[in-house]
Amino acid sequence: MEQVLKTYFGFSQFRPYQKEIIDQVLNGRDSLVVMATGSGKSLCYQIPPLVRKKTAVVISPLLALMQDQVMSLKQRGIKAEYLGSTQMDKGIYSEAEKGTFHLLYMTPEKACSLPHRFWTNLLDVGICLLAVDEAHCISEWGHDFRKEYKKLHMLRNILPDVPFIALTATATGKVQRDIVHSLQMSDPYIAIGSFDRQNLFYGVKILSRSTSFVDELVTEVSKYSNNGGSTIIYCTTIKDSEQICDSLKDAGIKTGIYHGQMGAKAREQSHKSFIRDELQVMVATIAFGMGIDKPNIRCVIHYGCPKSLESYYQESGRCGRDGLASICWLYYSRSDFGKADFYCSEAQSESQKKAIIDSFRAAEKYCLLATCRRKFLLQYFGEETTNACGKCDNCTRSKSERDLSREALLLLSCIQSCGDRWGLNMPVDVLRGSRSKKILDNDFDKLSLHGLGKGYSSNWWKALAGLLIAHDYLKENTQDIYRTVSVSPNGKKFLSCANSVHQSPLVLAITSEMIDEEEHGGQQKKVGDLNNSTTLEYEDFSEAETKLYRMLLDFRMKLAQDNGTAPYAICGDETIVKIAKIRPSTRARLANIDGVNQHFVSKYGGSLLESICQASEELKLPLDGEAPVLQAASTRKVLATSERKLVTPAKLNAWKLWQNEEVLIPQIASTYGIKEQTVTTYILEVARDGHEVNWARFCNEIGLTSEVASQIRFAVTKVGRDRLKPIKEELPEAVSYEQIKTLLAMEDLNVSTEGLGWKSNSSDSAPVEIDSSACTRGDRTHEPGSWRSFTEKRAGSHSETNGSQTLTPPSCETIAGTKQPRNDESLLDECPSVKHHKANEGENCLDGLEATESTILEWIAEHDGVLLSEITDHFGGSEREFIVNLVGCLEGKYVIFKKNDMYRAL
Ligand SMILES: Nc1ncnc2c1ncn2[C@@H]1O[C@H](COP(=O)(O)OP(=O)(O)OP(=O)(O)O)[C@@H](O)[C@H]1O
Repeated sequence: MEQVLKTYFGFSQFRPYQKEIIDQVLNGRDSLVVMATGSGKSLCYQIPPLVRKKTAVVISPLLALMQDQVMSLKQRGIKAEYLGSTQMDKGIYSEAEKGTFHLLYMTPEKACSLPHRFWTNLLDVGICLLAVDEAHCISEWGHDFRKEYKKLHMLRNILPDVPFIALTATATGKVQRDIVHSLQMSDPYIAIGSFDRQNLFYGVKILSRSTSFVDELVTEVSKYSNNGGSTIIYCTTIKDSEQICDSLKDAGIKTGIYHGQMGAKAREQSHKSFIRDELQVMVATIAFGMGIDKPNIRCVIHYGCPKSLESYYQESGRCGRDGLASICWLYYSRSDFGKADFYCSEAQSESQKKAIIDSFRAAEKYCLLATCRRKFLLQYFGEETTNACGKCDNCTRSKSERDLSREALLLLSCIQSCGDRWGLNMPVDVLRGSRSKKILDNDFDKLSLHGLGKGYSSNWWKALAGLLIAHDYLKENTQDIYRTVSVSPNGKKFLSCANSVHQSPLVLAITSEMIDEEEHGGQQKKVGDLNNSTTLEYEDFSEAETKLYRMLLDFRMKLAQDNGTAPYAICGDETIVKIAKIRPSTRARLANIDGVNQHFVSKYGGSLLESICQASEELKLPLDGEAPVLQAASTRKVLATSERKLVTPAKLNAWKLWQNEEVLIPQIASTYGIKEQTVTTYILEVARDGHEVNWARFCNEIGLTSEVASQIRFAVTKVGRDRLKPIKEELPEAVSYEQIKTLLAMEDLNVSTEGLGWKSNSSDSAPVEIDSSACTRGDRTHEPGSWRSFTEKRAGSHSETNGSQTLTPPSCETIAGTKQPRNDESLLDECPSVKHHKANEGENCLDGLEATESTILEWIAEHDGVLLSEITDHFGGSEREFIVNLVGCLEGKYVIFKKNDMYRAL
């Protein structure tokens, strides 16, 4: 079995459950497999026919899906075909009944309409398995009921001794029983895996239908498409999908569209282009359906709340099927939640209507959640987890907990005063001081609470209500599609304990929606906020490796085009990542890489090795790098991601700006709209993850001197280092948490204090010594190649790094916060010590106009574009070269920009 796995699929190990299930199938036992999307269910029916050398018939709901699977299997050297209306080769039918194919795909309609003779012929030559994929379609309780699936039991009589295997990613207990019953399975082997897709990051955002939202989408989508990954954007209406598609196309993104009103041909073309990587994004309604089998979808975005949590799980599950880190965003607006009525129109019975409403409400809850999203999803599917995942927006966002007792008191009292019988809109409108007819008619404008909640938006109040429902202070009463809220017994207790001078605190973690409403008035946040804690595999690459990776993607694309197939069918992205890392020099080494199968080696090995060899030489990369690790791909990837879970792209970006581009912490903080302390923490976390940090510069910037360090060490000897608060309490007020965290991190990382210029570890109060060479500037030699322009841009930076431990203030002037004139000599004079610099503050002001970062910036901001010559003329009190450097520095920090030779402030 392992041999077959490696030969045809290139994998060295089975994933959890696969081997056991295959064993059962080979023993002739019926099986029911309920495992997460992308967990590797297909292999459970693809391996047995290769072992037995007989045919497995696979029932699959969609022709397009079958075509994709057949295409991939053929690329692995497996004999596979499908029967269906789009099959052009009429000879396939007779080949099929002769048992020519290992895998024969067909729809349930086709299976039930084939003549008896076909099956008996196949039985004679050898059929070893009947697989029913997407088996939840059998059940009316499933979210995609298809009545043709119900007729499949007919095949039982025709194929009495052939084992059946039913596979699905979403089946509640009820659905599972339905499947077993309907397929007349006797004593089936039941394998129920975890629903947890550990490589997926889940996040939810509030939708704003503004142009900045499109900009945000463009940025998000480009992150993946630049590295060969693609994105699906699911819209709830055709109109939305058309608008989004047009906007993305306008932004230059290769975008396709797929919805139910398109003709079959147009849909097929769109689907084909997407799986062949000719499109970077597919904007679709849910018609872009079940079982999209493209492994390298890196991001699935839902534009609007989905109709059920099951469909959300399925649709979002289409990303990251190859096990690489991928992202699922859901954008919702509160108006989405009023669509229950619309979805109910599909219901054929009262119980179905209830099922639809329940699962729509579950999707709504998912949107409004303030706690771990993965935990909620898993619990919904009956899987208990104890811990929060650390890989969803709620887990990674720094928790904003606060005492909401006053607000809760207002809302609960208002709901009670309104008679506990309205939906949320009424009490919220009362609190916000509305004078609508309904409010006046009910005399609610006379309530003392009327207008007391104007300070928050109505969405904020509704989000608070969601929290109070989740914490059992409010009760939601549902009747049909209508919902009212009332104060629960717990809420009543809370109210009765409160009086005008005292109320018990009610500390709750506020939701992202509340944060958004507070910070942006409900406006969509900027692109920078879209960061998440998923580290994409190729983010680990060096610059040269990234080039090689992209070259390999192009190479695969060309092979796919030449062979009329999709790039992923040639080999998966995860395999390309490994090839770029390992750079094999021989066929044997190539074959040893997980994911490389025999067919691939013999067909493309020669030309691939030649290209790797040539490119590696050009890029100065050694061949036969890292040895491949022979363990299950899924386990390895999950580990790789979770091990680095703290180092999110946001953290890395902050670190890069600070470490490589020498942007100051306050500027990074204002760029990302986060606190300076958060930036410091980010840099420390990245340092702990093994990245280089210029400690001397860092200590200088946060004011960690040898004196402060000694004080911290002394405090640690008294109270230990387990908790920061006791340490802080031992220290003078001026010593910050950041300084404490930094010293502890440095100690943990064994950073030597020698290169910091600290005189000693004793409690001397020596100021930070600055290597004067750190302040030289001007005649910087440019690096060759592509980053020349970058260094040119930064030529004005005052700092030169003489190794990672050299103290290099990014700008002496900024450190001291002074507006003194600068020339090379004065700067050199002033730099050796911050203290010295401060002592001289204000003394050196000359009469002429002197250039400093702030005076230049102020002056540029006053004008609608100035030439460099105008700047140098204006600031006659400073040397030209110095001014040029400062301007370059400001430009490098993105506070000014140059267009048509004119500088303008951003
Ligand atoms: N043992 C394995 N080692 C490495 N990769 C594997 C292994 N088994 C399957 N895969 C890969 O995992 C990915 C998902 O597999 P598969 O398509 O079978 O998932 P699935 O469970 O059928 O998902 P869905 O329910 O969405 O159809 C594929 O790219 C497949 O090649």
